[in-house]
Amino acid sequence: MSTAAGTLELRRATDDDWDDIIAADARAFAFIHPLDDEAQQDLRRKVRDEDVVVVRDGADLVGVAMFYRMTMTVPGGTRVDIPGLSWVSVAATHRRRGILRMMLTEIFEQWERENFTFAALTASEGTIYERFGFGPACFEERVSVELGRSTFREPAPDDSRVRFADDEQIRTAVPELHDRWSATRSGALARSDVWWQMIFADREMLRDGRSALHYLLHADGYASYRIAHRGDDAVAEVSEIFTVSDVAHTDLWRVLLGLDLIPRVTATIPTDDALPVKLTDLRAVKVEHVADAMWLRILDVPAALAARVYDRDTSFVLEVHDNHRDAGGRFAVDIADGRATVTATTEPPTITTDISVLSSIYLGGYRAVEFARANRLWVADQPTLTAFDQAFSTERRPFSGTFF
Ligand SMILES: CC(=O)SCCNC(=O)CCNC(=O)[C@H](O)C(C)(C)COP(=O)(O)OP(=O)(O)OC[C@H]1O[C@@H](n2cnc3c(N)ncnc32)[C@H](O)[C@@H]1OP(=O)(O)O
Repeated sequence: MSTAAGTLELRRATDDDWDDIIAADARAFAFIHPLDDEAQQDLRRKVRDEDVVVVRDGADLVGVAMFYRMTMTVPGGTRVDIPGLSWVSVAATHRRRGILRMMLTEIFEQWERENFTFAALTASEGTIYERFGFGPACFEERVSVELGRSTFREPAPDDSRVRFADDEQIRTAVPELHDRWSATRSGALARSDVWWQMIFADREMLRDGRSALHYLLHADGYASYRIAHRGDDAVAEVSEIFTVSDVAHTDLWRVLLGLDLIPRVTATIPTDDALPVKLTDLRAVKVEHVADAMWLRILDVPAALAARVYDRDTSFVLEVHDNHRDAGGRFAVDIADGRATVTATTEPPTITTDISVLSSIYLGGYRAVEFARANRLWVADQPTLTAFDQAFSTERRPFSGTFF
């Protein structure tokens, strides 16, 4: 194939490409060491070669992009199959000549052939993916909790209701608890057996000098954490905490914040996590940063709008602009009993926006009013905006829970 970038070959990966893929991604993502053999095998088990696109310039591998096949929960609890774009890189020698765009065009065509309603990714930078119709949709907070200041408002129960788990208990209980959690939260990504095998393998490479994972089990949730030594201090780094009840959330955090000889606990939590309001000193929970954890791209507007439930009934004519693909159009949307009926229309729009903005609002991570204030969502009048905003709002903020 000849392009502005020269004579390039774009094709699906085969066995022979993988050594070069690993080397190219290690350079592009500034790793100190490329993935070791075990980590490479884990990656290859999670992705099919037919879902990996490579670009070669002669013998040199200069581009790679791939996607995982995942399942995401939308508001109301329906789970949808979703491709999760990952490991995208272009060699530093070949950047800004259209190779990313070439690879994404190929991958979008595949997604459209396979009738996916959405696609998702986690972004390395905030300015790359909006042009392809993705919008930031799930956020997370990186927090650090100082232990001396963190007293719970509620008295401790006689029994902590939490136990450390052995390998067998972990392998049986944790996937089931995660699955229960992921059914309850919009944006949540469910995990296949292959993902669990990789997590439970707890590879030395991913420990990065820290301890193995410790697991805490509760009837309605679990937490895993590592111990790291930072200067003179030991820190407990919570790898994940997923709960399906407020009691389990309090019980698990009470144990984590009661780890002796450890002055600080760090964790990544949803932006509406109740931990600070459960403590007597809200400043004990320091937010170190807020990150756009998952970006969403609606590929089929009518299917996406019909998949979720809404908090308020309303009707509007929605015009969606899609400058990258052909998913836009004008749609009459009628929400009754929390469900949307969507039909193509030529009526004048009452709401106009971009596909990336609709994708950002869809899971409830952003409110429509925020985009209206930024002139990125146009509405015919205030009552239309209020009703649209309330319809799309969700009680809990979305949380994907899995980095990919
Ligand atoms: C889902 C994930 O995997 S996220 C990880 C992305 N990968 C990385 O961050 C690794 C390091 N970076 C890279 O490998 C490359 O710089 C990439 C993949 C980000 C970009 O690849 P390139 O081949 O240079 O991009 P390409 O030339 O096709 O550019 C496509 C468009 O994106 C824009 N773009 C590309 N990179 C960036 C960037 N870092 N910031 C802002 N815009 C960018 C280009 O300007 C171009 O815009 P236009 O077509 O609207 O004019």
